Amino acid sequence: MGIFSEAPIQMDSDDPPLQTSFEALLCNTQAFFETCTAAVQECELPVIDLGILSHGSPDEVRRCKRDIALAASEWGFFQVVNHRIGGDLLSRMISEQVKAFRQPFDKKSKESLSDFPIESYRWGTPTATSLHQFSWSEAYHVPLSETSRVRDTNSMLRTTMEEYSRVVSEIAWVLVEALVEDLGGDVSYFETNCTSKTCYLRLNRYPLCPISSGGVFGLTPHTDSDFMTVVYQDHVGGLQLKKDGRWVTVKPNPETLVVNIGDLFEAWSNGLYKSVEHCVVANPNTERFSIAYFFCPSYDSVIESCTKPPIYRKFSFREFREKVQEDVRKTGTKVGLRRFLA
Ligand SMILES: O=C(O)CCC(=O)C(=O)O
Ligand SMILES: [Fe+2]
Repeated sequence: MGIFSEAPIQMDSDDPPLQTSFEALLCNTQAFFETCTAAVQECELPVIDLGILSHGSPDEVRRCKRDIALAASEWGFFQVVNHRIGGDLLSRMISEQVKAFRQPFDKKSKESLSDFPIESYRWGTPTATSLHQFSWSEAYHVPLSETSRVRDTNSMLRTTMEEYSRVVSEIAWVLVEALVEDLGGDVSYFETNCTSKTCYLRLNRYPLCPISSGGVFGLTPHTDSDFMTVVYQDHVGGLQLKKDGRWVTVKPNPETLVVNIGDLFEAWSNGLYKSVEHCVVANPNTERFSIAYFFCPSYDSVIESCTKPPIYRKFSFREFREKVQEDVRKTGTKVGLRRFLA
């Protein structure tokens, strides 16, 4: 039997040529299907009720903040409920996102989406040298400093992205403050270095993947190069994270947002909050959408551990990104924080 589904699946002309790239990498890749199909358990992430932070008693608020810090150190991942992003805003954002992807591939890859930088549109993994490094997905990775430059012709996309980012950033701030406070740190460092213009919004689309054996990544295992990521995922599922050395799958719940700690918070907290490896597994039956908000500092910001002795030496965000990009270019793989051990 071939590796592609026997019933020919009509790949959309809007889809990037993922299958062609996949086939080109197939001959370089040994033992791909043997290593990627292990059964994975489903997990329920810790749940944080954000409503408590605004309406709870002082005791409840204290306990909720402690729970956030515990989840960040034990899991590196948690989900939030009562997050105040209205269903209406979410459905408008998703509908604009779907429209942005429902365009001919040629247009998406050759013309910028309104006025976003042309390199905002990404698909597959251009640096992959084997299938283990290949992501079956497409994305718009937009610096939020750029949203206000979007042309009027697509103003619904611009205004919706701005509105969505504003609300998600408020959520991110509440969580960052709780995490900083629990460590006895100084939130003014974040206020100085992280602004609405230093963050990113990534619209992800995972087209259905007709590889009959499964085991293909929608997004390969990685940690995020930011302080914190807030993800909205639809009902399809496929997000997995590493817990105690094993991959577990996150049960999708469109009512919640999934939050994860990034590399910079791990360094800043001196290893207390964990930047955990995660990935998305491609789906053979249906496409999947998600939206990731990356809470980042400006490039010149210096990240330094808030306690001593530090596990990681201090570094600028620019230096961190350049090292990550250099490693990915040379080897196809991010090394990340291990490059910055003290
Ligand atoms: O699509 C998802 O659920 C996760 C996305 C993600 O990990 C990322 O964009 O860094
Ligand atoms: Fe991620």
